[in-house]
Amino acid sequence: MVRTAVAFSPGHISGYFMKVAGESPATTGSLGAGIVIEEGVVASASAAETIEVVVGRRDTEGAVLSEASGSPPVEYALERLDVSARVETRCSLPIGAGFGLSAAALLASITAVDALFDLGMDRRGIAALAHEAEVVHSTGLGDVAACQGGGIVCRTTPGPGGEIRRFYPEEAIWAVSFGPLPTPEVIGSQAQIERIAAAFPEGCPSDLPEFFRLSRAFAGRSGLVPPEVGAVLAACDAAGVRASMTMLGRGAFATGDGAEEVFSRFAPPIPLHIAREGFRLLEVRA
Ligand SMILES: Nc1ncnc2c1ncn2[C@@H]1O[C@H](COP(=O)(O)OP(=O)(O)O)[C@@H](O)[C@H]1O
Ligand SMILES: CC(C)(COP(=O)(O)O)[C@@H](O)C(=O)O
Repeated sequence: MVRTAVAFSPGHISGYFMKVAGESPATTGSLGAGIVIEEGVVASASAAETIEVVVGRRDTEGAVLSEASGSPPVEYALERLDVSARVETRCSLPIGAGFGLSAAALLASITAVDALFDLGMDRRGIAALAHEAEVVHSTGLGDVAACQGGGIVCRTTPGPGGEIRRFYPEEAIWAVSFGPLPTPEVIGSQAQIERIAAAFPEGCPSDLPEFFRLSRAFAGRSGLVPPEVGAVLAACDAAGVRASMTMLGRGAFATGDGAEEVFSRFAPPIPLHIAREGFRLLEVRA
């Protein structure tokens, strides 16, 4: 049997964010608030002749939905570590749809490779490299910082070493997705970044209703809501359901009575759970 290290990282839905451009990837990132979700990425790493990344999506019963080869940010991280490994990532949520799966794939992959080759990295080092890969590939700004722990997260300074407040509600979260919204196109556009900054709310939410209120106000002002998501949010508003847009994906998330029913009028509702913990090693099989 091939020695294999397996690691997990939760995903992250941003409710609102604002880009902070620094001089290097380490000082570049975002401020904002979001939900760390238990539905993330499992990465399995084993030694190989060359770097190879296989990206799999399975449904909650384990049936294969898609399998593709290659992940530029994960390959970047493996090259930076100068390791030759085959990494298989597995998730159930749609990729590129605002569930922070690029960050989750990076954190899980680097954690697995660190254990596989006994690189002796600490959590800070793993997060720093994952964040660097996100910024270099424009796949995320604040998701790595968030996925170091669980809960509802408010990030008040940028980067994985930034200040983060967390609280841990028990409520169920629902999501609907209509597909991806390319993160690089949004965070690479100066006009979009300025409009997003103008929509950014001050302060941190102290409870779940306030998090939804701030996220919904941000979504409305951000200019980012596509028509199909706008229709879902309007139906939620009419039904008194707390909801907002998954940043950055063509989808919405919601909580409370009526959330599942309103979402089901548009697309199959996806049940999500607020994570209690951040990324971690699961096992090393000899
Ligand atoms: N599960 C995964 N495994 C490996 N790479 C991934 C995974 N999810 C996303 N990525 C990488 O990140 C890119 C998408 O980034 P982004 O649009 O930020 O996605 P997300 O919104 O899911 O974080 C993909 O093209 C792929 O290179
Ligand atoms: C919103 C986003 C810039 C991208 O998130 P995703 O599309 O999930 O990678 C996130 O990283 C953030 O800084 O809050």
